[in-house]
Amino acid sequence: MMLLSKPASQHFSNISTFFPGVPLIDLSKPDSKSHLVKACEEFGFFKVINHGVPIQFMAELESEAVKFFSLPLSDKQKAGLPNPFGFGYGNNKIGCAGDVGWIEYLLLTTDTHSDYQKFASIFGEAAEKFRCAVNDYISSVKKMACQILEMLADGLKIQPRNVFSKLLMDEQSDSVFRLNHYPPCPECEESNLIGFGEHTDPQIISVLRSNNTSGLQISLKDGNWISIPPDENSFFINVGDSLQVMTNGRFKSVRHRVVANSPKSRLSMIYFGGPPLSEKIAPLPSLMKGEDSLYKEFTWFEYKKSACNLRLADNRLGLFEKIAAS
Ligand SMILES: C=C1C[C@]23C[C@@]1(O)CC[C@H]2[C@@]12CC[C@H](O)[C@@](C)(C(=O)O1)[C@H]2[C@@H]3C(=O)O
Ligand SMILES: O=C(O)CCC(=O)C(=O)O
Ligand SMILES: [Fe+2]
Repeated sequence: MMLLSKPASQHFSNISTFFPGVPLIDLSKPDSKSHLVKACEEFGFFKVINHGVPIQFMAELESEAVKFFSLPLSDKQKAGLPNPFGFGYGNNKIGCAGDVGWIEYLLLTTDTHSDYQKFASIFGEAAEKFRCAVNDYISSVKKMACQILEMLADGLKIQPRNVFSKLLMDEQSDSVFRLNHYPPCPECEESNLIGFGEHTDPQIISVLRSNNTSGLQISLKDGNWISIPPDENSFFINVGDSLQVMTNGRFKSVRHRVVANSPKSRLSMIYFGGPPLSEKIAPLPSLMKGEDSLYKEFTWFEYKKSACNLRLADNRLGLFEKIAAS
């Protein structure tokens, strides 16, 4: 893999003095709704426990992912190159605007039936096992994502409570699933190697699970970066750009990145819950209380199309803000 050095503008030593810790939400507790709202307002990021996703689904998919990334490069490349609307295997390159990282990954749609032929060309007879592991995991994580979105609607006191979750449940929902592998790089421990450059996730909500290797960092409002201790039995939730818009900026999509200078390999699996391509993304009238929308109206397809020409770190919502960001 190509070695990437630290861009001059990134400072890895910044530590926030007033960081109280990542909000921890226990999904089994009825009083979690208000904590969820607070976490989405303050950080756009939190960790969930008692999530209801069977540990066995997490372990099985991890084992399938390890098998996939251990295949010879030529086999992995049978998946084809990834594109913003579909399946593919990527190595070093992220998106279509020239971003690079110390990473290899598999991008999947959440409709594993339509990708079946591609699984078969990579895995042969083992394709069905891989597909089942992906399916079990996605179904369970999607259920949890919908539960969180419904608790958020309750916490915001808006109705119907499926106002966000129905977008993920829609048959046409443009949700994505991703397996990321950050190979170990013992010799570059001091070099602050970028695994996945800083960005916000575009969708409504992202559900991230990784193995016990560190690397994930989030940016706080003061611009400082915080390292998130890994926890293979829990999930980390990111507010995405679409949820920021639907709440008229009340919830913040969190800027995050992965540094990969670890002697251990990092494996992450992320479900990105998105709306149908034709969906208009706009603040919910019930949340506006007389205030103006901060955003021009756009469809999810328009957002995705415009994002193709932008770099990972760019503010993709900037194009749709009524008052241009300074
Ligand atoms: C540069 C890009 C890669 C990305 C699509 C984008 O245009 C902007 C955001 C990137 C991101 C981040 C979250 C997910 O990992 C992802 C699949 C997504 O929907 O948006 C990636 C896209 C990608 O890797 O292609
Ligand atoms: O791999 C990770 O832990 C995070 C990756 C990420 O932010 C993404 O795939 O959008
Ligand atoms: Fe991300």
